[in-house]
Amino acid sequence: MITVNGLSKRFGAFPALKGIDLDVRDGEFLALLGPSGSGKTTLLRIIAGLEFPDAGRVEFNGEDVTGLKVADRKVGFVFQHYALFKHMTVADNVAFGLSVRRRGQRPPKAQIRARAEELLELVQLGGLGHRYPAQLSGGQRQRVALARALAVEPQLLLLDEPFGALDAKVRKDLRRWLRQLHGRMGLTSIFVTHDQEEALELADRVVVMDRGAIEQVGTPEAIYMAPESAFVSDFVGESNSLPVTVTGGRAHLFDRPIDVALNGAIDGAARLAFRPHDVSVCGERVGCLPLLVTGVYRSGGEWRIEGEVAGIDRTIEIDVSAAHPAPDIGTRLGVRIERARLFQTGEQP
Ligand SMILES: Nc1ncnc2c1ncn2[C@@H]1O[C@H](COP(=O)(O)OP(=O)(O)OP(=O)(O)O)[C@@H](O)[C@H]1O
Repeated sequence: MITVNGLSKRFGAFPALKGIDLDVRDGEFLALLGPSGSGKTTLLRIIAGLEFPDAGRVEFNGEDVTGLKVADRKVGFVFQHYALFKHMTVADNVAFGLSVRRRGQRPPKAQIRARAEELLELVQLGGLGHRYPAQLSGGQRQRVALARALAVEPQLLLLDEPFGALDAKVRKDLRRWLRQLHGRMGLTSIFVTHDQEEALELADRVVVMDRGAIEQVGTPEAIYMAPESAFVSDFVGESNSLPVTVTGGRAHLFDRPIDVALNGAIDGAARLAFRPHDVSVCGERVGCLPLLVTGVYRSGGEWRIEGEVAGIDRTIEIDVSAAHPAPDIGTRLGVRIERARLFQTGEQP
């Protein structure tokens, strides 16, 4: 539905976007995920028509919209800070987009009122149309903002950290509800977040961005289970990282060979990345990584163990079942890395 090609944008000398290519499918819920300053909002604003690129193009259904202004793109927006009009009732806020349409395109007043009431029902705020924004909770206000965005029947819904200002519980409820609404209404939605949990839970596909470029696009499973770069591996989910050397087609952690798929890495320095739960405890046998326990924490049904890898000055975190007694601080454990990924760092050995 949306095609973005070779999009670049500078602010002064600063390259905020560097040649972005992206396809968004019809009906898709897409997350733009990345650290602060990675260019997520800039990309969203260019897709919306609130900002214009220096190079590249944006197409909606095959039509070039790169030069079109926001009003001509049929997009709905929801931003982090509820930009509701304080002096207007909730119903008037929802009706706003329709009531400011040019004469000729503007529905009759009664129809606008009915549509606002219908949308308030949809976001589960039926009967609250007469209130003012100040008389609502944060979560309710954000739902009003959504109803307002949907009032103009957008072909595309754009959300910029829509739940950023809400507390964790409300945030979770609201995003599940949004996911259902998205499906029910057959919307295509793009949302910006720096919260990986939110992106992984909500999106059909996640676009991971770093410094103005796309690092990886994929399903949440692919992003989490098969990160394609050290950046994605570090940014999404918890990850340990150990310096290794690849020689003769095998990875070595200080002289010991370790069994791990090479991922295309050639001889030289590399980083071994693995999740805390991708290890097993294996005693003192050969092939096990010696770990000195420096901290033990309960995390759900597991022990999160923090330890120093003997021989190198590195701390890692591993999860072991709380069915076993917790190891004491100062004891030594053997650890086998069951699943890991290797990323070439480009340095020579
Ligand atoms: N209007 C502007 N003028 C100058 N620099 C800007 C402007 N808008 C954005 N930038 C810069 O471009 C970079 C990308 O900003 P952008 O808002 O797209 O990042 P982001 O990934 O959405 O970050 P955040 O999560 O903090 O919102 C940042 O370094 C920002 O300072």
